[in-house]
Amino acid sequence: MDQFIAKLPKAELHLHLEGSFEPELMFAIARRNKVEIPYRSAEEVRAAYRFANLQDFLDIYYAGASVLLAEEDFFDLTRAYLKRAAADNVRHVEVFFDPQTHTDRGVPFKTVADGIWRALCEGEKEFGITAKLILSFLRHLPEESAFATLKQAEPYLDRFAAVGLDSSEVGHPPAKFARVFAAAREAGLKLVAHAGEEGPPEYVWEALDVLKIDRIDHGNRSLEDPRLVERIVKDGLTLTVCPLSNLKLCVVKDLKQHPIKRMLDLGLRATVNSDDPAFFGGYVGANFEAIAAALPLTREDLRTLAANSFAGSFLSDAEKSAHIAAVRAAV
Ligand code: HPA
Ligand SMILES: [Zn+2]
Repeated sequence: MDQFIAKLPKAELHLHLEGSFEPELMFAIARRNKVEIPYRSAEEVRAAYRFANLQDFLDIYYAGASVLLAEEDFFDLTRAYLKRAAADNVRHVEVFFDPQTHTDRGVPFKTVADGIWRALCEGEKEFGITAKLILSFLRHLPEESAFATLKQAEPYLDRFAAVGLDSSEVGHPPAKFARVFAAAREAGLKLVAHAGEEGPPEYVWEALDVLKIDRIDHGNRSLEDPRLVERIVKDGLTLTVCPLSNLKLCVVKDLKQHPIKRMLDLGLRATVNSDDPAFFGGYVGANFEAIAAALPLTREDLRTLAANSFAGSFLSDAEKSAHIAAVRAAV
C-alpha cells in the first residue's frame, strides 16, 4: 500500500459484516455446516461478482450469508474482518449487521449477536481496534419486522451504538421506518440510514427530517440539491462514502467522476469506507488508494478524510481528539 495512506490511522464507519464474507471463508463454513453452495471454487464465486445495480449485488450477498448458522460462524466472520482491517491501520470500526437476514432463516438473534460481540471484544485486545455495533433494518421488509427485531435486541441494547437502514433503497423511502426509528432513539440509540445511494435527494431530506438521523450512509445524490448540501454542512453531519462500492454498483461510471473530492470542497464531512469489501474488491486502504489514483486529492485532503472518520464516529469527544491528533502526527 502507498506508504502515506498506510501510515494514516483510520476509522471505518460503513462496513457490513456480511459483506466482508470472503469466498474462502464462505467455503470453509459451508463445509463445516454441510451446506451446499452453487459454486466449485472461490475463483468461481468471485467471477460471479459482476453487478449492474444494488439489487444484483443484494441477491448474491443474501445468498452468501445463508451459510452462516452457528455462533462460531459469526465469530469467524467478524474476526476475519478485524484482522484484515488492522492490516490497513484501522483503529476504530462501527460495523453493521443485518439481523433479519439470519433470524428470517431461523437463526436465533442471540446466536448472531453473541458471535459478533465475542469477536469484537477479543478483537479489541488482539488487534487494538475499538468497535461499535450498528443493528441495521432491512428496508425491503415491512416496518413491523423491524419492530420485531428491535424487540429481540432489547436484552442486548448495551451492545448496540445505533440502528441503521439498508438493502433495496428505491421504493422503500426512509419515512416507511419513522416509528421504529423514533422507538430506537427513545431506547437511547443513535440513528444512521443509507440514503442517496440510488435513491433521490428527497430520500436524504426524509432521513434527516423524518428519521432525524445522526449520520448519512452514502449520501452521494445529495449533491444534486444545493439546499440539501447547505443543510448537511450546517448540521455538521458525516457522510460515509464508499468509492469502490459506488464503482461496482454503477453509482458512478468511473472513479474519475467520483464526487468525494467535490464533497470535501463543498465543506461536507466525507469519510472513506469499504461497505462490502469481499464483494467490491477492496478494504478501506484500497478505497483510499483508488480515489487517490483517480482524483486530484492532496495529502491534506487524505489527512482530512482520515480525521473525518474519527470526527464522524460515535466515540466520545476526548477519544475523537486523541485519534485526530494521531492522524496529524502520523504523516
Ligand atoms: O451498499 C449497500 N446499500 C444497501 N444495502 C446494503 N447492504 C449491504 N451493502 C449495502
Ligand atoms: Zn452499505
